[in-house]
Amino acid sequence: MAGQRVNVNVGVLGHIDSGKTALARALSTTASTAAFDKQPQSRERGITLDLGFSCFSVPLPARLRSALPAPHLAPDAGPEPREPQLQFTLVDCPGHASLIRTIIGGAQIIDLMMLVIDVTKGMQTQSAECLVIGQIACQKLVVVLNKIDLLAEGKRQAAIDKMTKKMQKTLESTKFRGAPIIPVAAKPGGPEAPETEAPQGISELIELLTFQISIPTRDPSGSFLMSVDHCFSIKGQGTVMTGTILSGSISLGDSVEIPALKVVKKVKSMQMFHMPVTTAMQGDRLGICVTQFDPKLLERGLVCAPESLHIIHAALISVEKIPYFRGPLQTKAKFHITVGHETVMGRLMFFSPAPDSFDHEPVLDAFDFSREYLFQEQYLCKDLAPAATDSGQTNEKAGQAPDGHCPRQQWALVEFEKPVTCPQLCLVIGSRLDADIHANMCRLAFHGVLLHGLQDKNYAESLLPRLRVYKLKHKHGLVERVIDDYNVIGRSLFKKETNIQLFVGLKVYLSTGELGVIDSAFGQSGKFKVHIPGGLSPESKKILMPSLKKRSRAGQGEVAERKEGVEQPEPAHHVTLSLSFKRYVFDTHKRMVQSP
Ligand SMILES: Nc1nc2c(ncn2[C@@H]2O[C@H](COP(=O)(O)OP(=O)(O)OP(=O)(O)O)[C@@H](O)[C@H]2O)c(=O)[nH]1
Ligand SMILES: [Mg+2]
Repeated sequence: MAGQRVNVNVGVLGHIDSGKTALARALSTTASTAAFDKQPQSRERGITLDLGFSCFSVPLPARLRSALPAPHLAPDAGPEPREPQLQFTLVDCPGHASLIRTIIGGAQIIDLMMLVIDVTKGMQTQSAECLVIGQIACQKLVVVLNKIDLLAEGKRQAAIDKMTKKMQKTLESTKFRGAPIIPVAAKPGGPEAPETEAPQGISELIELLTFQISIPTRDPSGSFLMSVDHCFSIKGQGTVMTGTILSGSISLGDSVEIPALKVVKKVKSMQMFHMPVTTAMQGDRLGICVTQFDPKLLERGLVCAPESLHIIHAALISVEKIPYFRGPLQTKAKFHITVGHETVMGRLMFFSPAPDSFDHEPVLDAFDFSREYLFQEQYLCKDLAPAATDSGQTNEKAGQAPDGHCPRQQWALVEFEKPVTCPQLCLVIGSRLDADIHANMCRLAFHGVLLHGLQDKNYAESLLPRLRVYKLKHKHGLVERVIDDYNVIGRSLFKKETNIQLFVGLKVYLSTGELGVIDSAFGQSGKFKVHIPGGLSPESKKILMPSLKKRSRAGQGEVAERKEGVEQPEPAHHVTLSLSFKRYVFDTHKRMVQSP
């Protein structure tokens, strides 16, 4: 196995200025082309503006060697054959709140997340957001308490212990409960300190990372897809695109497509950290060289196997609310939607399973068009923000699940303001990036999986009618009088101007139990005739007849009755009519459908 190595990607995430870049620098031996704030703007502002990549290697631990199937090992074309290596590619993410799109992109290509915390500050707003992103996109976490040199020497250990306990408590309610927490000083003395000042705790951190990492399942099958983060030209060679392979594999001579530009190019040469390679696969960090391609056309984006990605205008996604997000997720609301590696505005429509399938097992790899779904004004959840529950009666409208029972899966239709290019089943994150970044609140609202992309621009006509999302409508009226044993006149169910003709043939239930069918309009004031195929029961007639007599005896009609409330018939004497039907949201004919 001499001369082979395996790559893992480790993200460096955290609040601005926590020392992520300093940590990546301290950890790295080999800097890749885009590490350490190389951009001139980045240097000027002293903040990281883009993902930075760098790497370091350690001998591959024995426990990983045995677990490693042969295809995971990329040949090492270095001059001297060495022990098999474990290569850590560090993905240094920006910390500034405005760059969260980039952070989300970075989080999706990593196998482990290092959350860098400034030990003198503790959890800050973006540390919390990174923790949320980590829970959605990453499997493993290591918390790094940085800048321990700033703690007074005599109290250093006590302060580290205190912050460690605090962080343990924070992690308690996350999927990273019990994750390791380690103190370091990536750049002791801060920016002015001489380069000779040695970082502290770095070898312990490398040891911890090596112990913590497990080799993620890499799958060379599937379509080739790579997230490109930098593109530049090399004189006499061509254009190099560097990035991380998200799925599939690639070999020299293969064709790749840049879907955003609809260009196909042949792979002329490939490199992994300055070493030429002939093949690479999922998880690898790679530079691909192609010819006759202007690097200015692509700064960041996806490269894929020809014709494997599609442009979509809308999508059906599975949705899960992020509990830290305050406020409801409302139908018709707009969110920033990160789909795969792109972020665009999108408008949402939420829907749940039909009530009888609330307990169905969630399905996260397909959307079932054969099922019926219930429209929701907003995402249903148990933990409702108080503002939304002022009125108990409008619970369902306000997003509270009926009797607190939540479906196990909910969905949304997202309509993008601009088409996006993405693979099937990619991660979707919805956020409110326009929220005040100083407001100390979580801007990430929900996450999910893209289950079905709508490629047709005219999806509203071509595809949506297949989406059987319905609203359940209920209307209530009263029996006004009996015509005969099989027919009654109803009122107060429709407005005067309603076209009752549309409702003819629909079933209504009398509160006395009989089934009726709307037969025709009656007069001009929204009254209607109801036919009762089974006839009125004797009890119903008893209820209906005296109350009607009483009414006609009043002589002066309803006006008189209303004035003298006491004389109104007992509510028990009212026989109500109830009409329920489904209306499918995307049915162009607006049909009203009743269950048989
Ligand atoms: N005293 C001290 N200062 C540090 C340490 N690590 C980083 N710094 C300083 O903290 C500041 C921020 O460091 P960076 O590494 O740029 O922080 P960052 O998290 O990458 O910042 P962004 O990428 O802009 O979010 C710089 O002035 C560093 O010199 C440390 O261990 N001790
Ligand atoms: Mg930085």
